[in-house]
Amino acid sequence: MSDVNEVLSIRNVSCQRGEHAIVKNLNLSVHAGDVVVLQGRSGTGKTTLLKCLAHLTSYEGDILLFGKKPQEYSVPQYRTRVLYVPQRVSLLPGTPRAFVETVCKFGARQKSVGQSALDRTASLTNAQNLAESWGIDHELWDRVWNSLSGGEAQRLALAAAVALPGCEILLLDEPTSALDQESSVLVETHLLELIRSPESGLKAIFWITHSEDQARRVGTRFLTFKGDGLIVEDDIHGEV
Ligand SMILES: Nc1ncnc2c1ncn2[C@@H]1O[C@H](COP(=O)(O)OP(=O)(O)OP(=O)(O)O)[C@@H](O)[C@H]1O
Repeated sequence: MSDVNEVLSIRNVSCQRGEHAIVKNLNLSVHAGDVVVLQGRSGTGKTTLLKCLAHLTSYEGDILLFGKKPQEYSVPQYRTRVLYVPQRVSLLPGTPRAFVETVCKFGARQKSVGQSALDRTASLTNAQNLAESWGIDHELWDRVWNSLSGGEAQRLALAAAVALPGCEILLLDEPTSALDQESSVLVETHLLELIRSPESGLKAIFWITHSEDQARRVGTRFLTFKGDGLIVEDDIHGEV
């Protein structure tokens, strides 16, 4: 029987690198409001799973957004709806402003997320205002990514992702690892407000963190990566 509240369905997903299983037979049903925290030792496959979810790397099995495969949306449009925010954004080409404009143009080809030039300007203004509330000056939007500090780049990338129209699932790879505690909490608070708001289009977040405290503050569900492709969902945080 189909689950009408299901946003993302992960069915028998496996991912292999050479002889090495990174993700083995993962099944997960994600619902609106879920903040799925991913934890586990370095190299156990957390980033790889996010890349599978964003259709950025090859995998076996099915990942369905509202019951449909990425190809049914077209992959570039799917990636604007299931948006991966990388850990090292400083490796991106160009400027944060150009990044927002490019992603908006992908969304423009999607009928349900029509994007006029006016909408694109509004998206950028929203992103700039949000980033400003996190302590980022407007002039940083025109600097190339690799000239920004790690914390500046993280806040710009997050503000851009959140302000983009059509983003339904955010895939966050250690999104506050370069931020001080005060900035981290500001970012967390905003993202949690957004996911709880009925007006927001954001339905679910996957959030990699190495901080136990952050996991407890933001998570509603908890996946622990054990190694060798084994991923376990804890019933309550810390209790498998
Ligand atoms: N393109 C690739 N080719 C070969 N091996 C890869 C590739 N990408 C990742 N791996 C390997 O897959 C394993 C999982 O990497 P991944 O980056 O997903 O781990 P992680 O849990 O996110 O680690 P960290 O916490 O250090 O960020 C690692 O052993 C990594 O070296």
